[in-house]
Amino acid sequence: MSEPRPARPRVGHIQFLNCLPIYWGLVRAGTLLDVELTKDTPDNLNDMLVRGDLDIGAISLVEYLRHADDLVVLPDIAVGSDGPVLSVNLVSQVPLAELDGRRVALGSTSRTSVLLARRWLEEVHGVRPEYFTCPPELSTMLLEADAAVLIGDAALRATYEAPRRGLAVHDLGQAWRDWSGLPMVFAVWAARREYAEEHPGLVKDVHQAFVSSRDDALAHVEEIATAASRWEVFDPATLATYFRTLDFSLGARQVDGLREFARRVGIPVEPRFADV
Ligand SMILES: C=C(O[C@@H]1C=C(C(=O)O)C=C[C@H]1O)C(=O)O
Repeated sequence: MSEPRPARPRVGHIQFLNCLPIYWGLVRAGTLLDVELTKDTPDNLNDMLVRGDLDIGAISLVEYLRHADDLVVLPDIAVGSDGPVLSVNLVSQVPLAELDGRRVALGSTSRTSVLLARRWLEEVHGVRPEYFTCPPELSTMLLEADAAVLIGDAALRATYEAPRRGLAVHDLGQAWRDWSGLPMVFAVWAARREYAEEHPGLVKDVHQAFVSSRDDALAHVEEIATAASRWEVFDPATLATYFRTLDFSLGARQVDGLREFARRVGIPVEPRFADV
């Protein structure tokens, strides 16, 4: 028998197409064997990381900001956009100026985008709708609301299908860029602070795995898009465009965008980064 081994890091992965390129890279590198991966929607992953049921994972930006004392951000990698994102939308049956006092449905898987939508409607369009949270299913949402906020695969579908149904699709990545002049960071990767202090080497390894995986995936977008189109409703060209539209970087401009979002939503946190 050998020495007792350290437990594998418990890592959260967003189970949307937006993070498929990163998953593909992890599979290809064989790195998945070194982590205990939990795939789920952002709302569930947020709660698990905050509760300490995960050590490292993707987290909605606003949930990171709310729990910044307990977390450290992994540098260089994020889920964002510098302009349109295609998969974070406000879909409306009426002109936005008419939404005052009307019902707007917020998809339950999102924390950052639903807050962005609320601020944008209030401050740019001068309307204060009545909000309610519900499962992210567009047709059901619009039975009870005049507009809906969606993220992930449901939002990507809406980008292509909703205009055919006479609905207006407002891309919230573009909305943020027009409003702030900056890229939007929807989610970051973070580690629990105590875990990063106790296991700096493991955090460094996981970070390296994600960054290499992202880089590898971006060099093979067509291949990933073709493979994914076999089981997704989107064709390879649509998926390739989507993967290239997303901004997986976290450079100086993205961090400026992150800080500006934090300021505008009233949680002006200065991000603390993991030492990797
Ligand atoms: C770009 C996206 O960003 C997402 C938006 C999130 C949020 O609004 O809380 C969380 C994680 C990301 O998946 C997307 O969902 O497509």
